[in-house]
Amino acid sequence: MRNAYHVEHVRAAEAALMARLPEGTLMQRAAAGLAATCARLLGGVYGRRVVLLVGSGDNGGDALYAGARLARRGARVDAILLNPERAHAGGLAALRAAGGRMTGDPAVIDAADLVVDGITGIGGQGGLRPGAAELAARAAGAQALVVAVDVPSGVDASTGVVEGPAVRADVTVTFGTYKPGLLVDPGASHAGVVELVDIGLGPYLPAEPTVAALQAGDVARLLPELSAETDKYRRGVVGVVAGSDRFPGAAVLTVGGALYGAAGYVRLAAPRRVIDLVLQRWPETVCSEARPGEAGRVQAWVVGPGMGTDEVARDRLAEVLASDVPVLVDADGLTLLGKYFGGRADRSAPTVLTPHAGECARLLGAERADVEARRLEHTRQLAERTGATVLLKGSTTLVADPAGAVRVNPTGTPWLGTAGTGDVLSGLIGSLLAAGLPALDAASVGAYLHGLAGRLAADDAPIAAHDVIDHLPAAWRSVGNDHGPVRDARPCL
Ligand SMILES: NC(=O)C1=CN([C@@H]2O[C@H](COP(=O)(O)OP(=O)(O)OC[C@H]3O[C@@H](n4cnc5c(N)ncnc54)[C@H](O)[C@@H]3O)[C@@H](O)[C@H]2O)[C@@H](O)CC1
Ligand SMILES: [K+]
Repeated sequence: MRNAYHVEHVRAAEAALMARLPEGTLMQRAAAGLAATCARLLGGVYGRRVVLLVGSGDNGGDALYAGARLARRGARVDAILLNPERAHAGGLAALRAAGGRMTGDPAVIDAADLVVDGITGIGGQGGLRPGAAELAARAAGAQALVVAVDVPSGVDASTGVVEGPAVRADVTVTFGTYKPGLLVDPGASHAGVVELVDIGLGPYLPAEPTVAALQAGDVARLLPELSAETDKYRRGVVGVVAGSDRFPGAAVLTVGGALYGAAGYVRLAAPRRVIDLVLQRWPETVCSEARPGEAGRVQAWVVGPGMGTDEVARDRLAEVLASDVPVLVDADGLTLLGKYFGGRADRSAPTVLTPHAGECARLLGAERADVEARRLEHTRQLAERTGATVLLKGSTTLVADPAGAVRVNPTGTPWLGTAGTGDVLSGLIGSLLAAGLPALDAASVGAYLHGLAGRLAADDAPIAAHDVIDHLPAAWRSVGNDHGPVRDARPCL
């Protein structure tokens, strides 16, 4: 698990650790890690040109001490101080002693091999002020690699919100722990590759992170355990209510995602024309024209993709919501939820909602652009308001549960932004719910596998939704299964 903490937790942990260490120890640890990354990126230090952008807080202090280390190894280091009277005194002295120079001339940026962004870190507030913004823009236009210290300046470390100009880094060297703003967009896309330098904060951070990102090993541990005795019934049945005469294809994609999830079989409740189309592609589907409540027992429902928003669809959603099993609501189901059910899911069993930014905005009565700018806040808000686990699709997919846990998905590719991929995701997550995964795990594991399948399918070229389905088995395989291989009870003779 990659854990990220809100700034208030980082500050509290730093204070507790600092109280036990000689003054300046943490900054030296940070600067050593930062300098080591810069040296590695430069492929050698002697004779390289390094420019430090130095704000007046400790973030600038880190940059100055790291610059001093590089200067001692023969780099030519120029520091541009945003506020010369308030720059970190110890860092300045160290840089001077190592032969570094202070300059007021931003033209040094144009000739630099590497720019170190030490303008603001976890103390930054809002978008960069004009002087800092000009330097960031100049760095972005230069050839130099840009390395952000702790957080790209202008990115809110706790939320990933970017209000106004901000640094775009190639690499961010962060200290002690990841910050949510490095994992959640739009901040994440300003951070580049994130490297964590351990400064010893671990024991002082709370057990529950503000935001967590699953890694392959976590997914492997969370996937359902199969044994030789496992049969289709024990693996669970996922019910799908999707498709309509107008949008039959949505059912094909949702069923496809569900078949490659973990459920033992997929039961589709849909109109005849939808069933015929689904059976052509997926003959293994168990289909019924009956209403969902009469279609047979399932362990989880997926409801919504392409089902329409008329009264027949509303009644189907009502039946599914009245069941006592986990339900995933997507697409048209979300529109119906807002229109007829007050946007709430008052159920005893878990509910998962999978909106994109526009659907999330509609359910919250907010603006779409605002949801995209403040993804973390709005995902949390929708989970609180609906009592459901909410997966907000888009760049850096987020999953929040009503109790406050949040996960951010580290896989995915912009190529997944194509029609029908959301239907595949719904089916996949529904299938994981049917196999018994708790809602937060089902949604975040589903997002991880879906994003990975998308990457494997795309390989830097456009894809269609069915390509994602085709690559789901490869995504599962690449994650592995922590419970060991599933062996046949009888030896092959
Ligand atoms: N506290 C600690 O134990 C450690 C802190 N470290 C560093 O210290 C940083 C935090 O230092 P600070 O608390 O001094 O805060 P920062 O240095 O992150 O930022 C505060 C400074 O930025 C200016 N500023 C704020 N918003 C701005 C904006 N929008 N545009 C331009 N300037 C703006 C403020 O006027 C202030 O001078 C961390 O991010 C990390 O880099 C590291 O040295 C590791 C140890
Ligand atoms: K910074």
